[in-house]
This record gives sequence, C-alpha cells and structure tokens, in this order.
Amino acid sequence: MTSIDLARHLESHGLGLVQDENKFRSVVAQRPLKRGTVVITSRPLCNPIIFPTHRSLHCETCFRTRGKDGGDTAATSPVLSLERCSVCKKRYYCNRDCFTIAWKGWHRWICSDKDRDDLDYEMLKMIVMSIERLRNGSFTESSDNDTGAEDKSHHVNKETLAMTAYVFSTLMGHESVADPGTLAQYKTIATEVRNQLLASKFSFKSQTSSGAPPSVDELVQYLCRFHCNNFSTHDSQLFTMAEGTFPVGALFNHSCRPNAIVMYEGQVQVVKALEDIEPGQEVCTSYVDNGVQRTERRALLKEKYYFDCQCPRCSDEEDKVFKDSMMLAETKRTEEPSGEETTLAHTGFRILDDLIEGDQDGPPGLKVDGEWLTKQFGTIVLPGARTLQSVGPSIRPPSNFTRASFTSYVLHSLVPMILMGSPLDQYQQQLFEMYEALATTPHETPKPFTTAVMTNATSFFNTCLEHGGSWPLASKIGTFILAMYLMIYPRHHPLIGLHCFTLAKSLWNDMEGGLASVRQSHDMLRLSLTILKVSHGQSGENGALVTEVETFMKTVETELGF
Ligand SMILES: C[S@@+](CC[C@H](N)C(=O)[O-])C[C@H]1O[C@@H](n2cnc3c(N)ncnc32)[C@H](O)[C@@H]1O
Repeated sequence: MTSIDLARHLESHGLGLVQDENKFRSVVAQRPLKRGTVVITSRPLCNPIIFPTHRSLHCETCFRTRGKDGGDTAATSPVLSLERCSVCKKRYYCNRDCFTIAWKGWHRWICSDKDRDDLDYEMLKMIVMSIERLRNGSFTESSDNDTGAEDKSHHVNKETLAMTAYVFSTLMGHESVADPGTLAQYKTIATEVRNQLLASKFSFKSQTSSGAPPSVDELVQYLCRFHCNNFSTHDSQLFTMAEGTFPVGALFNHSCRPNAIVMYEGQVQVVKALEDIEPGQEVCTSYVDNGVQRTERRALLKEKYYFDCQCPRCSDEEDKVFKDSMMLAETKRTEEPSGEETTLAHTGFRILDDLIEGDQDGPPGLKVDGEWLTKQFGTIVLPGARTLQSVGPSIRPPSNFTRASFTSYVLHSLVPMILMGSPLDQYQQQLFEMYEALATTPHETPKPFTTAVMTNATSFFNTCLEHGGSWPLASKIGTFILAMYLMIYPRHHPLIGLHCFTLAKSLWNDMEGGLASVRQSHDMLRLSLTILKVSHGQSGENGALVTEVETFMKTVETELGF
C-alpha cells in the first residue's frame, strides 16, 4: 500500500490530498460535492471502544442499541436485547454471531483485562493486534468482513484494511511537541501493553515483527497518533457512545465553520457534505463543538491537536475573505453614520465570537432562578406559520434586543432561507447582516445572546420537558435555543434538526396553544426535515430518524386537515 493507492482511493470519491504548509495535508474536492452527499466513508482500524457507561446499551460488535427495533432479528424478537459475556461480565452482544465475531476478532484478547478500565491501554492493544494481523496476513477482508452493520450503499469504492492501516501510519502524532508528562504516561501504558502481549498467546508472526510486539517507542508513537486523530462516535441523536480510530476520516482538517460533518452508521464513519462544495475547496469537519467560545475552542485545539486555528471563523485575516459579502453592510453603515466609534473593525464570523462571549446571565446580584428565567422567556412570541415561509424584503432589527426580540429577529431572518434552500452566499450575507445588527443595536444587559445564556436556557428547557405540563414555556425556551443555534451553527448542522424535532413535540403537546401551536409544530418539523435530510440522509440508522420525523409530521398534518 502506497500514497498512490491512497490518492486513487480518494480520487474515486472526487477528492484529492494536497500538501499544506501549516496543516501537513488537506483534503480538497476535485468535483462538485452536493450538500447531503456522502463525501467518503471510513472504517475503524480496530473495534471502537464503547464507554463503560454505555456498554450495557449497545452490542459491542454491531453497535445496535438495546430496546430498539431488532432489525434482522425482528422476526423472533422485535426489540433488541443484549447478553453479557459470561467471563468478563463487561461486554454485551445482541446474538451469537456478533459474539463470535468479537471473540475471534478482539474480545478473547481483552476479556482477561476485565479489572482494567483504561481506554488508552485497551485501544493500544487493539491497534497493535490489528496492525500485526494485517502484516501477517491473518486479517483477511473476508474473515473481518465485518460487523454486519455497514450500509453497503456507502461502499462502492471500498476501503481495504490495508488502506486503513496505511493511512494510520501516515497520520501525525506530534510526539516532538507533546508534553513530557503525557509522554511519560504513554510510555508506562506502552510498556504494560507490550509485556501483556508478550505474556499472551497472541502470536507476532509477521516478518516486520520478528516474533515480538513493536518496541515501546513505536507503541508510544501509536498512542500519540491515536490521540491526535481519534473520534468519539455517536448515535443518530448525537449521543456519544464510543471512542475509535478512523484513519481515512482523520485526514480531514478542522474548521470552526465546517462544510462537512462526521456521522456514523453502525461502526462505519460517514463524512457528509453540509453545503455544496466546489472543486478546489477544502473539505473540513469540526473537531470541537462550534458553540464553544473562541478562546476555549482555540485552547482545546491547541492542547489536543497542537495547532492555532486560522479557520474563517477564527482567523484575524478573515476580513479579506469575507470582504465582498460584507459590501452591502459596509454601504449601509456609511449611509447611516451612527455617530459613535463602532466595533466594526472585524466582520462576519469574528463578530459572532464577540457576540457570544460573556459569562453573565441575569443582572449583577440577582439570583437566576426558575422564576426569573420564566419571566425572561415568557415574553417570547412564537413565530406564526406564514411569517416563516418567505423572506421579508428587509428584516428590520428591533430598537432593543431582549431574549424575545432576539428570538423573533433571528428566526425571521434565517428560517425562510433554510426552508427555501437559498444559495450559501445569500444565506451568509443575511447571517452577517444579522450579526452586524446584533452587534450595533442596543441590547439588554447582560447580553441575551451569549453561550452562557444558552447553557442556562438548555438546562431550563430540559427541566420543563422532564416535568411535562410546562409545554407552553418549554416551547418558548426551545424557540430561543433554536435562534441561538441558528446564529452559531452551520445551517444544516444535525443539532439544529434534532432540536427542531424536540421543539415540534413540545409545541404539539401544548394544548393551550390550540391550532396555532399545531401549525408551529408543523413548521418546526419542516425545518427539521430540511436539515436532517442533509445531515442524516434517508437510509440506514440515521435515515430511520428522518422516517420518524416524517411519521410524526403525518400525524400533525392529519390534525391540520392536510
Ligand atoms: C486529524 S489530523 C488531520 C489530517 C492532517 N492534516 C494530516 O495530514 O494527517 C489533525 C492534525 O492536522 C492538523 N490540522 C488539522 N486542522 C488544522 C487546521 N485548521 N489548521 C492547522 N492544522 C490543522 C493538526 O496538525 C492536527 O493535529
């Protein structure tokens, strides 16, 4: 396996790998990639490790969830049940086939480590075994093919195991700049893994290995590489469940405003385009939550991935890139001088990061309790169906931004454009004008649109949902959260689609709201579907969620007499 094979593999997906001075390599589109399409799939180098808290919930082999539709086994058991390995009592399987795959593949080598819950230790052991098996030829495509959870339609240009292992060997581990304390820890783990493998019956018979596991230094390298390139896998609801190494997916660089997203179908990673991507454009995913404030994002990226983010949202150079799309706003400003020094030195996404800074929620000295929050959200007026259908000629910002006026302004500015499928540049133009208005219009103190406010709102929203009966309030808070998400995340981010689905259920349950609330629920379902069809698609486990939204929508439509 060589770099030429990798280039061919990427090319068959319309992608190219180019050298980059700062990022080492970048994945660039070679042909147009439509939003919602699968850019590429990536297989794990070894079985992803399910978090201890989630082990009893998922089959370790196929990752299907306990209690959900049993799929193939539905004839005998409509709801999936899991059985525990009787030896280690730690791992769960949905049937004998899955257990046999696991036992032959990896489980028998980690079953004896039952008293040890150390992700690095286990991951390193699994990586070493996968690489050795590939080298010695005992890991064949047919014997490892595979967990049965793959969506075959994603595998037109299938990634071979040799490709997976080759790409892993090319990834960066940043050992030379890693913290000495961390390296010392890795060395201890590497030594333990090596000794354990030496004492086990696992045979190292490849030419490269010459009868023994890799050296401690090589194992430390594997761990460094794992840490700079690993992923937390998640289910269709975005709940994280496992940690894994997906080398091909790890080739994509980071952006805080990504044009692609990582999803999972069973154990296969699926990289999907969130927007239309033009030839020559870099395809980027996000390594961190885009809702996190700038300083924190940059610190996280520096600490774990060793780089200073210069993406369009973080870069100080960003003015140049987005200058054109800001021309309109610039013209408006010169026509209507505000008479004061503005903070408009930076534009676009940089304004966003200034807007969401701030740790305060509530006036100084005042206790932020349920009563206070209820008052804050109580004034929100839920948008009427008609107002979300079409983009107004010009959406005027209010004279003062409160939580209520912010919610209404953002929803009316952006939702119609998403529903109508507006081109990205027009959407971005609208977004930047909105940021400008939020930055220059007076607002309540503290700002109603910081991530701190969003965090409080989210926990209040969840409390209202858990306790039922508070549907009108939950719907209002949920609408505010939607406005915050729209302000922060890319428009087809699955988080927005999933939130709209929850909000639609809340609105549907709101008896006080009557028919108006049912209409609003329908609007939220339309928005949810528009987004989830891009991020989740319409097949596999993720597609099942889209079907669930569609089914709910039919019920709502029946109520509305459609
Ligand atoms: C998951 S890898 C991405 C693929 C990597 N560029 C390569 O060629 O192997 C993560 C590493 O890529 C680099 N990287 C990713 N995104 C970057 C960005 N936006 N700016 C600078 N470096 C980046 C960093 O060195 C990071 O540790």
